[in-house]
Amino acid sequence: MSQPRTDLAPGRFPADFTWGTATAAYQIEGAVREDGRGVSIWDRFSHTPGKTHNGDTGDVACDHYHRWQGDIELMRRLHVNAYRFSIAWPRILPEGWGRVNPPGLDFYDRLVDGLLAAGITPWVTLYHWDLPQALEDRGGWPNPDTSKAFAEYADVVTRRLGDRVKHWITLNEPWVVAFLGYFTGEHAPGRKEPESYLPVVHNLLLAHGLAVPVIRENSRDSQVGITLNLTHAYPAGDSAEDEAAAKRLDGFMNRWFLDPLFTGGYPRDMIDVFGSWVPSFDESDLGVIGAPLDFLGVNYYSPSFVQHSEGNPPLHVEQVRVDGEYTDMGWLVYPQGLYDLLTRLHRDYSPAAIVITENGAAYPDEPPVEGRVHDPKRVEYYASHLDAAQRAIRDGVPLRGYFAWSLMDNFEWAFGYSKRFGLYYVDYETLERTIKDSGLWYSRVVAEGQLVP
Ligand SMILES: OC[C@@H]1[C@@H](O)[C@H](O)[C@@H](O)c2[nH]c(CCc3ccccc3)c[n+]21
Repeated sequence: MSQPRTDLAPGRFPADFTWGTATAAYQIEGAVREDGRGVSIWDRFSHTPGKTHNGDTGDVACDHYHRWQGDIELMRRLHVNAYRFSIAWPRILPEGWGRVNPPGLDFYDRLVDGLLAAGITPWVTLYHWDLPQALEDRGGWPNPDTSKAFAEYADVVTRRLGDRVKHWITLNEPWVVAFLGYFTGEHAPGRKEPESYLPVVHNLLLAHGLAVPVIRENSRDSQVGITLNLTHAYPAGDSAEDEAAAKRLDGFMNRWFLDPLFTGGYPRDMIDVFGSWVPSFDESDLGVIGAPLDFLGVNYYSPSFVQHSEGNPPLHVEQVRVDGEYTDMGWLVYPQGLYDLLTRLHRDYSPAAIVITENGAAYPDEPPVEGRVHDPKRVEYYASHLDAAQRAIRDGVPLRGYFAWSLMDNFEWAFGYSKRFGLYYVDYETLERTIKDSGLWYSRVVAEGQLVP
């Protein structure tokens, strides 16, 4: 059981803390038709008129595919000791399964060696939303065959990289993949099939569980985890009704994933709320899904304040906009939500370790002037959330690392290039990267292992 770290002075982090930045393949790589890469659902979706802001696509993005060596230099300037990135499944298996594309594996092989040579530990996300279109054409995540295809993909990648990559994240945010991809249709593949939502969640969790033993077999002594977007739910008022609404939102966003992963089954109260939507499945699936993990990856940006609603079945929950600062995404800045989330996870699920795999903020940054980008609100966002994380460590949460989202401005999914999250500013005309004040500040925090003014 993790012990309180009262030895840590305020603002100081453990000496062995993992400090990183994070990105994802489709958001930064570009080169979408290079070296045998297959089509992904995000290629198809972003090229579909009306789906993304301004019709933006990831065709070029930050051209990281050709600029990866310079981008490693950007990381070195930040003094980070880790870098979280995702592998594009369509580069490895252009049809999603079967035929392997060697140049795709070679790219990540070079990237991993470059990171290691720079003293930066690679943390690899196997799936960050870019499903091969060929698998979507065969049903996509509603089809349980996709779960098996994911395990095969994990086998190909970890056989090649498993000797040097020792930190693996199977999936990034199954809730987003399922709810935005198959319920609301805001994300690829853009399907609006409410009845597909829970089967997709189940098949994603099954894909995760099938991949864990494969990764452990091919990458000995590695740390394996999953990344969830967890939304701490607060009742907007102090009525029993609002308390119950917050519990239902917590069940929908958080416990529907945490329970099968850490406690052996889906939450009973939510099975009753979801009713006939809950898919039938073999009980043996739960044993696969519940494969022990070395860490839980947490993406935190903002909490939710909710009240009871007579409408919005079956959750009967309504989000409430509270006073406060909001980012360019319209997300409330609320660092206490990170502290409350971390302490709750430690109390209710006691994962072996927790890693913040994403935290950051979008603000409408101005282009560089004399080589500088002043982003004081982003500095304040990071400072206040790192303070919350440090308080959680002091109070005994086994928080082992933190990855700032993101290394550089990039393709922000349906928002295209209109939202900037980077520690580096990207000029999309020239693709020049310029460090922002937040990047300069973060590099000092990492170098000193503590918060700095
Ligand atoms: O929106 C910023 C980042 C994305 O760029 C990452 O790819 C993705 O992992 C990620 N997740 C979240 C929080 C969950 C969320 C995602 C998309 C839309 C709404 C909420 C924020 N972000």
